[in-house]
Amino acid sequence: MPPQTTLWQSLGRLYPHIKPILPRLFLGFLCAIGASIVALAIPQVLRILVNSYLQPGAQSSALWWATGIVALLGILEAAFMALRRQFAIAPATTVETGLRTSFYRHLQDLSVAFHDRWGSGQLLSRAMSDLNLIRRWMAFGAMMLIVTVLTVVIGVTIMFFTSWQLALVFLLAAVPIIVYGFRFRRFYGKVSRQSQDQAGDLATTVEESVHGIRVLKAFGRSSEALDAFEEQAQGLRQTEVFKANSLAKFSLVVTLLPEAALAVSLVWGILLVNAGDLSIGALVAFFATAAVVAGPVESMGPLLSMTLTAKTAIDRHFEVMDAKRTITDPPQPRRPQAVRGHLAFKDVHFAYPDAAGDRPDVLDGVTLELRAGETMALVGITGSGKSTLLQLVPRLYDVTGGTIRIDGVDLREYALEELRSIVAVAFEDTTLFSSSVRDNVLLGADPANDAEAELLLREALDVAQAQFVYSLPDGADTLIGEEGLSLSGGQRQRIALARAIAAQPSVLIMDDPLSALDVRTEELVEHRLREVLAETTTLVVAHRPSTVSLADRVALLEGGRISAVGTHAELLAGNEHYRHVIASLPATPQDLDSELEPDDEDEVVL
Ligand SMILES: Nc1ncnc2c1ncn2[C@@H]1O[C@H](COP(=O)(O)OP(=O)(O)OP(=O)(O)O)[C@@H](O)[C@H]1O
Repeated sequence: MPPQTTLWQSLGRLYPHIKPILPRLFLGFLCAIGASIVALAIPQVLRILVNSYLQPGAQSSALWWATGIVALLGILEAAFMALRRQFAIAPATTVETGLRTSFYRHLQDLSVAFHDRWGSGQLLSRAMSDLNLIRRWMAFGAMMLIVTVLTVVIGVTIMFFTSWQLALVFLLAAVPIIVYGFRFRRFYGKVSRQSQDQAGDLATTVEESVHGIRVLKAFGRSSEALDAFEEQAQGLRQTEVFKANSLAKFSLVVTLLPEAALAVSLVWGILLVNAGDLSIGALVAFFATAAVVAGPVESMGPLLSMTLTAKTAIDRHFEVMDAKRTITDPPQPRRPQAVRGHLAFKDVHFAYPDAAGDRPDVLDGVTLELRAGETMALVGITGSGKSTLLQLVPRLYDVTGGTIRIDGVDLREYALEELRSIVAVAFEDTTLFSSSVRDNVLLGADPANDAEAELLLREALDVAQAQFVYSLPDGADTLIGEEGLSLSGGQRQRIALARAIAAQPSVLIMDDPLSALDVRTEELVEHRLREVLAETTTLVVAHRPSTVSLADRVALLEGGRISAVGTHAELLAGNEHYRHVIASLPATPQDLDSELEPDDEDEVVL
């Protein structure tokens, strides 16, 4: 349940961001108020015109003067309005871009545990549509709401001075509007929150189904997905219709009551003129002013709703911005001179933040030591916590107990950037970015110049047996689609592996990164890896015997602990559970490539 805030508290949170552009917004506001004052001045010119020109013996030149002044005032009003846009729009977009950038930066800084909890669509809608709403409110809504209120106040004051009796009728009509306005504000805020949250959920659904389009199609579940989407979309539609109806009702009251007041004051005004208590010019000016005030009064409903929607957008934005970074740099990071890569887990405990309190820790006292340069395979039944253990090394999650050290230094004592340059990771589930192969491979590398970058790229692709890259239309510069969808599973894995190698880590963590390769390619990769990364400590989750046999030693994860460590042969001979795990591993690889990738790698389809 998000924290409840008042309108002023929410708007106040935006103040530090608006502060730098306040002078320009103020100039915009002055222009807007100038336009309103000019609009309100036109009826006064009309009053003078009616009272002086429409009198017997009046000079015709007065007509031309008055017409000229009205035309000039009209031009001035238009100029003020154009200037208002000029002053407000550019700075508001600057604030929007600033907010969006800091939002994105914060998302990068937040831990994986945060991202586990939040739907991507909710974050997407906050980053895009909510900030868009805030910008429109800053550049237009906020300013126009103040100008509207001021225009109404000034207009009604002028109407008071023109005829206090007629103005009183208007004020009486305002009382129910104000009462209704307060009720509307509370109610509309809730509906607006509901619709923005529903829009976020809908975005998550679209994102997930686009992402999982192959699964949906393969299982013939597209129409079910469509039905579920339609239901969600209908839910949003109903909320939007409900929202629009309540705004329409509010606008009806806000428009109707002043119109009724106008009708009453028209009759009364004529009676006053007949009685000689009011001049005809004053009556004309009164109604012309009322016509000018009518516009702002009518726009109050939409402006108020815009403000309430912006409040919701601000709340939603700061809900994410207020999420604390749980994995942070230490106050005084350790800067090791040379990293050897000795990796030690000592009594490591870990439980996911959303795990039930009575559930035992996923990792319940893991103790394991990897000598510098050693390759260790991690084996365990499915769900035993192998991936979880791996994710603790680059601090994607922090241990909940115990320590992990590299070269005797607790991971939490390294600066995060330093740690992640020491440790590189290749996951089974490979994410590639919409960019060139080169950029994807060199993502974690830090080459001194172009020549070194080229060398790193070549070597990494070579070790990962990803020479197919050179047969792509633009070689390493070929743009690969979102998540590399246009490549086969095995090709994506090899690029992801090349990325981990190009980072030249001291500690390489691999979560079954070769699962989609055939045995021959896996052997080639392992062989080359041993050559190139002889100095690198490697911890690899193994899901098949071929990977296990290539490791120096194997660690068995059982019941949240390392129950045995030894060579493959030792464990096979002396450990019952190990034999059981190995027997349950597939003897033959998944070999995605043999199905998806042509033998002749020149035939890659992009
Ligand atoms: N993000 C998460 N939030 C909560 N629980 C999780 C999360 N990821 C994994 N788990 C749970 O932690 C346990 C260990 O999962 P993990 O993925 O580490 O196992 P694994 O040994 O790598 O499995 P596999 O061999 O199938 O890949 C499982 O019970 C799983 O349900």
